[in-house]
Amino acid sequence: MSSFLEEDRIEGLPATAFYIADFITAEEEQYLLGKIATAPKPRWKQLSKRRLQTWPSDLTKNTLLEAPLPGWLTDTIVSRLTSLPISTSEPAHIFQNSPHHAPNHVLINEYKPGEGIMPHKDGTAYHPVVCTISLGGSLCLEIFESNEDGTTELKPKWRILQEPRSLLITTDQLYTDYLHGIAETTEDVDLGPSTVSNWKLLRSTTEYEKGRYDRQTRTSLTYRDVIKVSKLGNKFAMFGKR
Ligand SMILES: O=C(O)CCC(=O)C(=O)O
Ligand SMILES: [Fe+2]
Repeated sequence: MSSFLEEDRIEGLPATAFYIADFITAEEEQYLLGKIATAPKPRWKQLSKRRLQTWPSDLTKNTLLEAPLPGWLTDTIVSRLTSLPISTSEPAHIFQNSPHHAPNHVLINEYKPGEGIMPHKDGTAYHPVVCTISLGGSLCLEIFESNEDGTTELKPKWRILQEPRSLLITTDQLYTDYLHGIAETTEDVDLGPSTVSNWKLLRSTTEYEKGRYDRQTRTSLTYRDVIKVSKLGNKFAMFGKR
């Protein structure tokens, strides 16, 4: 891993994205997949094109009910995230200016071949820093521009290929002004140095020599800092009951 995030910045994209191919080890990947697989069944929310787990819980009115993240999601990973300086001129880490100086929320999304997520923005509940760790399989995250009338361009402007065990960090205008999504396809095609923004930063391109690959099940861990956190004592105020 590089000593500074800046060395892993994805060029040619709006500000700002970083891609670290080998953020976790194969052992850590297997450990995390095992923990996700053995989570109690009601933890999963099944949507039509993916399923997800939310840790420590869903947000209510953009607010997180204060609770710690489980150790298996934070151990080594959060300290690794917060010990990476951005650059020599900016020695701060990526969560230094976030309200809690570390992620307090993790979304786990699982995509089988053919599944995906519609282009969207992540909204105002989170500090605009998103750290996504990929497990199991590769896929492309697509970045879309919005038109002046607020509609989204139909074709993605850029693609980021996320390999298993990689970390993708998106922030700044990429968070606030652009949309991201994952195509509902069983294969990603037309892959190469001119069509994949992070091609130079990939661990290996040999798998994509034919310019395509078949999707496998891919699980992502999305670490973010929820801005508003309420203590248990404020629960009634939060739910507007009394
Ligand atoms: O799975 C991913 O990499 C993207 C997930 C995502 O965009 C979201 O849950 O908001
Ligand atoms: Fe998102």
